[in-house]
Amino acid sequence: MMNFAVRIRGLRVVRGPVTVLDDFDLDIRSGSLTGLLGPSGSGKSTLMRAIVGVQKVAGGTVEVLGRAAGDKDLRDRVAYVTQAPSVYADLTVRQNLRYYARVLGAPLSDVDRAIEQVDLGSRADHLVGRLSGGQESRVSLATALLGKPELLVLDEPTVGLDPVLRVQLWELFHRLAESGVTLLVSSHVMDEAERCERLVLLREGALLADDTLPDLLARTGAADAEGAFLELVEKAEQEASS
Ligand SMILES: Nc1ncnc2c1ncn2[C@@H]1O[C@H](COP(=O)(O)OP(=O)(O)OP(=O)(O)O)[C@@H](O)[C@H]1O
Repeated sequence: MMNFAVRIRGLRVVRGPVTVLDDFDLDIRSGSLTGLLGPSGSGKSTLMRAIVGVQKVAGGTVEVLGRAAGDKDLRDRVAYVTQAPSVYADLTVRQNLRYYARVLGAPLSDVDRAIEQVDLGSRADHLVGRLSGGQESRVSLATALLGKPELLVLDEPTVGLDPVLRVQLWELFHRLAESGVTLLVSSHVMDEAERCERLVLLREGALLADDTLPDLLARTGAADAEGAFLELVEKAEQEASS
């Protein structure tokens, strides 16, 4: 039997005057690395917020690790990293992580492991306020690696990183998935899609595709993820106007 870390049925989210998601369904297999892709404003962050249980929803169900999204039992089983770094500028990298480890009840021995995983060993005792933007966002990511989260929800974790670091982080995501962690990683950079096992493509809150890259390419006849996305957008527009 296939296990799903996330099961969404009929989700509806309204933010201000905008219906961001409507009658939205999605399943995410346990231990998979899923890329959530789509243009700016397509609803990626809103979907992630609904999964981690911080988004007010107007309808439908979001089940995470067998519980309702946001259930208190999920507090240390689900980790969420937003686009805005959520660490203290006036503490060092290590002090931030020790603080979060205490809050999460994670062992302090996790701190150095998480710092190494995001390649910040040489900056461990530097104040976060003096780091570059990419380094600061990696401190935020390291907080999500404390403890043993079963689901990692990462909103654009590779923005502002150089190509070498991006590759290293994707390797880390793959290792985590191989160890059984489920990862949902958003990006609006299509070439990052090629690194995911499964691609969820969003456009204006609608699910354009939920497929592996080879299946997506076969289905659209496109040469890469970007071409496939454009192909699907065109098809959706033709269907809408016919
Ligand atoms: N706080 C808010 N109040 C009202 N509308 C909002 C709010 N946040 C987002 N929206 C709207 O919801 C829609 C989806 O936004 P969302 O942030 O989920 O998109 P996204 O795909 O994550 O975009 P990006 O890649 O730019 O982060 C957009 O139309 C946006 O204008």
